[in-house]
Amino acid sequence: MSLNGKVALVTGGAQGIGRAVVQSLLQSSAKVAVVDLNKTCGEESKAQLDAEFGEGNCNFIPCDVSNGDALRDAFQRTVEQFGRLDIVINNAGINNEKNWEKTIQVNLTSVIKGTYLALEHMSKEYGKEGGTIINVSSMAAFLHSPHQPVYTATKHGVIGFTRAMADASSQGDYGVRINVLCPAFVDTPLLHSVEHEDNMGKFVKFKDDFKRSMNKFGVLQPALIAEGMMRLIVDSTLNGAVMKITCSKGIHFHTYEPMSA
Ligand SMILES: NC(=O)C1=CN([C@@H]2O[C@H](COP(=O)(O)OP(=O)(O)OC[C@H]3O[C@@H](n4cnc5c(N)ncnc54)[C@H](O)[C@@H]3O)[C@@H](O)[C@H]2O)C=CC1
Ligand SMILES: CCCCCC(=O)/C=C/C=C\C/C=C\C/C=C\CCCC(=O)O
Repeated sequence: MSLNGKVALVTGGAQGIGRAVVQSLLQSSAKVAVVDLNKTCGEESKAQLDAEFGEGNCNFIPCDVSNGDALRDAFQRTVEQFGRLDIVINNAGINNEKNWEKTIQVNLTSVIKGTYLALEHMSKEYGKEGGTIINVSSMAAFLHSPHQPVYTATKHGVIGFTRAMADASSQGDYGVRINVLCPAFVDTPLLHSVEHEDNMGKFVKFKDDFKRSMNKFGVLQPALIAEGMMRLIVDSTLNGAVMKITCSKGIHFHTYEPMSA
């Protein structure tokens, strides 16, 4: 699939799932802005991607997505550098039950802000050409993660917000498709946060249960999540879709009962 001429912005793109998605976007000839808090990782990642895909295709923008002004600047810089914006992946996320207010800020509030900023740059409402937004939730939104109540709540919130905005987009003719992706466990640095009291707070005592759950359900590779993401990006029929990715069923979609009075 070619995304030649398209420009993408990926939050949390310096490592893990975001890094794999950036790689797939570059392989498809898109230009990509990597927006991430981690400067070391972001700069290392950009150097590797420049070596593989050539300079000028990828830009690293250091930014804490929970800082609204910084996030707004990151969108502005992307458009200034690459001239347009077509694809926004709101992927940055943390697992912190101890500082749970921060978890809400990063996992939910920043996804909402990222979606609104994406619309300012892509929606026909603002005289733009349209585009696509993908917000990253988790299978924790369906199966609950008993040792991560606030993380689970944020991931529920991401699905509710995304589906409501997808309806707003189709009813308001924004020309922007808005979908959500829910992976099960993925082999990234985030999974190691389960070991630490600083992240898990009082739930750290359940870390062995958590690991048993990972052993039971299996752990996915980031490349499969990137494959799902690319399907959401290119399939022009999808809006308000909830893609799930698990070891047992691979890439599939959640189905909802039709609305009735
Ligand atoms: N790894 C897993 O098992 C699963 C992860 N997810 C979700 O996928 C998304 C990506 O997670 P992973 O790649 O696993 O995590 P990760 O920890 O490997 O990577 C997350 C990236 O986001 C960046 N980041 C964190 N806070 C930030 C902030 N305030 N501003 C800017 N960047 C920030 C980090 O620096 C890092 O580069 C998250 O939303 C996570 O909740 C969903 C389901 C399963
Ligand atoms: C350390 C925190 C990392 C949190 C990562 C995350 O979001 C993972 C959540 C995953 C799932 C929630 C819990 C259990 C279910 C896992 C997989 C179910 C798959 C069911 C199936 O059909 O195979």
